[in-house]
Amino acid sequence: MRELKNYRDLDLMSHEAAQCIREYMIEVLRSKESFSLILSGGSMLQPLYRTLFYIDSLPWEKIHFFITDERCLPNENLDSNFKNAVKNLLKRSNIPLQNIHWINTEITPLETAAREYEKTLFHYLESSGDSFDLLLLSMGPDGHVASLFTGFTALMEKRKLVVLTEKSLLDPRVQRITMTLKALNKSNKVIFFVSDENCSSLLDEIMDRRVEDKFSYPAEMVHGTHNSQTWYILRS
Ligand SMILES: O=C1O[C@H](COP(=O)(O)O)[C@@H](O)[C@H](O)[C@H]1O
Repeated sequence: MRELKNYRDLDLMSHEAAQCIREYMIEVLRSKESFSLILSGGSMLQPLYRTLFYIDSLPWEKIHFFITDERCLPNENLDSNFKNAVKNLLKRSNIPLQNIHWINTEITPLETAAREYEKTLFHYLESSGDSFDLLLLSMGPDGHVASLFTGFTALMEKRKLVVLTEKSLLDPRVQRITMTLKALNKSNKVIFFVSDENCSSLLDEIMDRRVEDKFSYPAEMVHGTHNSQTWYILRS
């Protein structure tokens, strides 16, 4: 199932998505002690992170944050997905440091960095009924999500939760460490936050696809545990 929400204004789209996330968190936290939120990188989600940052009524100390993927650059690099998430959201003072789970790309070899993050995910999943609560995704102009690109072996991975990829064909053209489809699809709710600016025909193609059709893009392969996606789309 795919739910579509179209907007002409990024502020409004960020505000409404943030409110929807807040309500969902409060509902989930009625029946459990912690909430897991997986953050993607890229430019599109940053306004949503900035909007969430200002919601004081969120139960910040109960939220566990994870990163979908990381570019293998020094941790302080401006293109680091984690660094941007810190700048716009995770710098809030009432988030306990032990609730922030990130990918340390300064660990060598990089395969070990990927394995360390996979262990972190395993550990959390063991105590959370084998699922994450919410996954926030953006989509690249080629239909990639996290660092899962069409044609790359990472997209085909069936067993591991985290893998090291070959160098990306999009900037920054470095290796990435990414959650796999297996890991992303353990999410109970999947929200896409995208703009049609660089990918309007791709978006139309995806939106026109019927459920029984064959999927072509990584973005279409993330359906979560309930086989549904909610798309917030900024229309130009
Ligand atoms: O490279 C990446 O790209 C996607 C999409 O980013 P956007 O800039 O087009 O919004 C992002 O979600 C992913 O985490 C990142 O590593």
